[in-house]
Amino acid sequence: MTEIIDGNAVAAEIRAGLADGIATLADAGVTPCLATVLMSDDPASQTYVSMKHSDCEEVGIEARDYEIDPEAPADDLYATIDDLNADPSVHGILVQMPLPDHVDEREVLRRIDPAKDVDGFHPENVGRLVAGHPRFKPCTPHGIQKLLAAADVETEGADVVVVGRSNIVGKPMANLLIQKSKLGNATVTVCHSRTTDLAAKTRAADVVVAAAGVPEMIDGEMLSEGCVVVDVGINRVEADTEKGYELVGDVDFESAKEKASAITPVPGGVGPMTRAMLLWNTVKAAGDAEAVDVELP
Ligand SMILES: Nc1nc2c(c(=O)[nH]1)N[C@@H](CN(C=O)c1ccc(C(=O)N[C@@H](CCC(=O)O)C(=O)O)cc1)CN2
Repeated sequence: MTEIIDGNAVAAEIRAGLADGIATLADAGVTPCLATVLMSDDPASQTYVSMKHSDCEEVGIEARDYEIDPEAPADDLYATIDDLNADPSVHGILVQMPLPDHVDEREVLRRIDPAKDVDGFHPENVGRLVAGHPRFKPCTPHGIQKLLAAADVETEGADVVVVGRSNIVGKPMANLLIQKSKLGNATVTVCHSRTTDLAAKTRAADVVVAAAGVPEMIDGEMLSEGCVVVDVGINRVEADTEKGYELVGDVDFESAKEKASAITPVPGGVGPMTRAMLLWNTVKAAGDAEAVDVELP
């Protein structure tokens, strides 16, 4: 029987587990505060930001919403980041990706105060992660580690294939999985668009993390019997539904389910965990900034 790993349930546990830390902060007179900055009219990005605000409200994190016209000069975004960096009541800053083409993403990430960089994308935080002493783990790969742990998937000694080399998922995922830690100690292969014979690599894996951004590119034929499949893709494909689209992952769920011992669905798998770990990082950022020792789940 294939286990369907329920990301909504694990994310709800993480949110509940943050209550103690948030109460400790409240005792010290601190309300954790996350500022989100959206410079896009992409409906998916708008949905994600609005879900992040609802999550914050649920757990008692203050969320501030900054929206910048996608046609505005990049300087408008930089000025907003500078203001948020300087505001001591803001503990976490999240600039929703992707950004418009005329904005230099690297400059944006460099500009965010690394102590408020709850995405973990600032070069200083990337360096700390690679060196094995992360401050903020990027939300999606951190969420995947928590999902695997919740499903009792042992990464120690496992052969993991990560398909995709993005800065948001693929690279930090590989780095976290090779670390000497309870949720690491794996042997990792990172595959990408220039990988030869991808199917041979995925078939040799105990765990496949699909994060290529290509709808249903991994199917059952590419997997070995009993492997674990983590589907990071959240692709909107046109469909005859009320919304005009449906969400599909990077994995062909039906055929993959026939082979896998455990698999994450889309929606309801990795996505909710990305949001839960953003809350986690925000509570950590508030604790660090206010010198309050918070317990994290
Ligand atoms: N600054 C950042 N930008 C982006 C990140 C990120 O971690 N930081 N990751 C992705 C998108 N992302 C977060 O922003 C994200 C994607 C999906 C979900 C989610 O909850 N998905 C739901 C379905 C939602 C829907 O109905 O469309 C699910 O999978 O169940 C949360 C966050 C790119 N940008």
